[in-house]
Amino acid sequence: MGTTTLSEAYRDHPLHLRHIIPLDFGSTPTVPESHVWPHSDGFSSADISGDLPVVDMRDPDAAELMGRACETWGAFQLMGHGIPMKLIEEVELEARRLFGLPAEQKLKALRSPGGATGYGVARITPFFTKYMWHEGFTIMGSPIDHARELWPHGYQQFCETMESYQKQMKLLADDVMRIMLKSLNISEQELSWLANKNLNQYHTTTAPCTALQLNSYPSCPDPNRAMGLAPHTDTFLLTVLHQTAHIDGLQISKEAGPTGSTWVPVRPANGALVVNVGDLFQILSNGRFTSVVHRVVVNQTRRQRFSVAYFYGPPADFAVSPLLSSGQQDQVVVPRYRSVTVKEYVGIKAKNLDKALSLIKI
Ligand SMILES: C=C1C[C@]23C[C@H]1CC[C@H]2[C@@]12CCC[C@@](C)(C(=O)O1)[C@H]2[C@@H]3C(=O)O
Ligand SMILES: O=C(O)CCC(=O)C(=O)O
Ligand SMILES: [Fe+2]
Repeated sequence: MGTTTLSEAYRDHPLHLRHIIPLDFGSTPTVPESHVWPHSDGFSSADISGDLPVVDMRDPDAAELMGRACETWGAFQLMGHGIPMKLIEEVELEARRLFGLPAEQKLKALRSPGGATGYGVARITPFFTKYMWHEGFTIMGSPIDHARELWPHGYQQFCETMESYQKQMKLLADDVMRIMLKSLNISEQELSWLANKNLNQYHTTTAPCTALQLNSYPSCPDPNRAMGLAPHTDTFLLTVLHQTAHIDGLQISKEAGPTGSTWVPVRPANGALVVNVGDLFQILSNGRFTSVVHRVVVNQTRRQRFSVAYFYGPPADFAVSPLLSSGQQDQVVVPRYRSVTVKEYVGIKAKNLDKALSLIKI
């Protein structure tokens, strides 16, 4: 059994600096050609065709509701999650403080070409010809090294806040995961790293892959021509997302019959966190849950938007394969995906982006 960490999984897929360094948005009065997206992308006008389901974790029917939402939307708004509002606000405040630093200060914490953590543009950037109106900061575990580069003296508050948020997110993601498995009638025993909840947290071999991503979408002089975050699916099992109150931007793609798909806005709902199904859950559920395609359009308010995404997946060496529900045990169920380790899938995704899932289809 290996001892791969998520950072190591990304180390094998280095990026060019031009695909890491963000624009200095603060000193850019117009949208440069490099950041102008073709208008056919139609990002400023979203169709509204129903709202993303809201699920309260305390609801006795939570499993059924989550299951249905994950099948039809690949996402839902989560209420009753128990994360203190104060902690969420503190995280957003720290993100605001970070992205508010002068560009040259932020560059001190730049992600290295083979690195996974620190300041930089989204990892999906090389797959698009235009750049996004976005800057990010990726954290895996303790952010202390990069935080020190940003604030040689005042890094402590940032670190404490991010560590405490990650701890709470891990417990939450763990619980949501169990409820989602329950809705599929899959026994938790199938997933070894979930089984021994308290034993494994200090062993990297069995520790889940997690990451915290702070996103900033700076105020844009011409919101109709820029793209916040290009369409993508999240790689891991599930993502728990907080977005700045009152500022729209996130949209999810929804099948709309034979006419194709439509973009549905996911408005920030008071106290709710958005849960997205990721690629690995699509595999695990043998395609019953859909890894949701989503994007962020630049809002028209010209106010800077922030979001905080927590990515949760199995340990890097864990082999993910379609699981049978207890009711299917004596049926013939054809697996639609071959088995892949998390590390292997991260590599396939890094090279192929949206083609990754179809490449492991049987
Ligand atoms: C743990 C993760 C999850 C990552 C990669 C790595 C660190 C940063 C995450 C994001 C955040 C922004 C969108 C995304 C698509 C991206 O470009 O970087 C995400 C990606 C993924 O879900 O694949
Ligand atoms: O900013 C958002 O609302 C979405 C961010 C996102 O999709 C991501 O970090 O993967
Ligand atoms: Fe995402």
